[in-house]
Amino acid sequence: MASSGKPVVSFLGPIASYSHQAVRQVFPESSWELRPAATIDGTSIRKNVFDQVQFGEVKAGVVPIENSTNGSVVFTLDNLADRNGRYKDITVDGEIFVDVHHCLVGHKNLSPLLDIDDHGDGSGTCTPTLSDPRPSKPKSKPFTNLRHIKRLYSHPQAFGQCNAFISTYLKGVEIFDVSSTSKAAEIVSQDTTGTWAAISSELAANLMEGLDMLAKSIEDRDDNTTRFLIIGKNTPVPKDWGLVNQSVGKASTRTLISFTVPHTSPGALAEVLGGFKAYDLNLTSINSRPSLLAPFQYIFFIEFEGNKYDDPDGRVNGALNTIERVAENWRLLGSWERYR
Ligand SMILES: O=C(O)C(=O)C[C@]1(C(=O)O)C=C[C@@H](O)C=C1
Repeated sequence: MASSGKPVVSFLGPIASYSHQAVRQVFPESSWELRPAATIDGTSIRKNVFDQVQFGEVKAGVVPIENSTNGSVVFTLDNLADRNGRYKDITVDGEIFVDVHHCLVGHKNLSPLLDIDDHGDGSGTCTPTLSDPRPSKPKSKPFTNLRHIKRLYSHPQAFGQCNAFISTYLKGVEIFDVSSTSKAAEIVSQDTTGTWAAISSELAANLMEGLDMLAKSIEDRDDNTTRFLIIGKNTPVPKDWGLVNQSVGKASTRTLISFTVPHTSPGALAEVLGGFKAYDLNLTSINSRPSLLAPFQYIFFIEFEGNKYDDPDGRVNGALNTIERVAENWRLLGSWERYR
């Protein structure tokens, strides 16, 4: 509880990160305090959203889980995997979707020697790399010449969502991973060389003093979307008011579990999956992270349609009983309503 008396929800800061935008979509500031945290990973004790929720400093937290272009957010999966039992009380209580449109921000090139029409490499073609042998063409062009840019700051997820733009217009620029896109904008706003740029939201770009907009909509795909999880301790969360007010999407439900299977028992993983088929439950995602107990052993995550606590025909509990029988360890991370 904050001094304001309102419950606190924390998110990856500084303000104007996409996580902040996710929080604002669902948690009204009239009844919640929205508090930025430094990281979502385990490197910064008590400044991380998971720690703050587990140790009761905040009532809820919002963390990115996956992006439609670049896939899973491994920091969040690693915290949900909870290898050391640090986050034993944390549950997933809801989800939020945010349309992600990135900007390139920095300082305009003031050198008169450079041709204003020459955007970056001048050819408008992207360089094939090992990780992206057939890069797609970028959707947008920079507003100005980018030849002066020497450093590019952002969150690693954002780099992975802007491959075509980076490989076309920012070839050879040194990449710096930082804790969030808004942190990147903050760092670049303090640059005195004029040669640094950041990938961030438009909100962050407008909020930080002295930044020029160098390009907009630089993400590879128009439908670039990040899904966030609301974490708590079975915390009742506000509904996704934006969507509910527009009467979009009837509520459906999701459940997320994590589990390990005995490594030496052939067919154990198939048997867990078979439980979902037997009870006619639709799986919506499967992920894994190394268990770190032995090389190439994994903690699995399965998300599926259905709610453990609202299960009139017993299908969800039937499948969970199969897991109870077959898995070595398992954990119900949460069941929640979704509006989409
Ligand atoms: O850096 C931010 O602004 C965040 O909120 C983190 C994050 C992520 O980890 O996926 C969220 C949305 C975007 O996909 C890029 C970065």
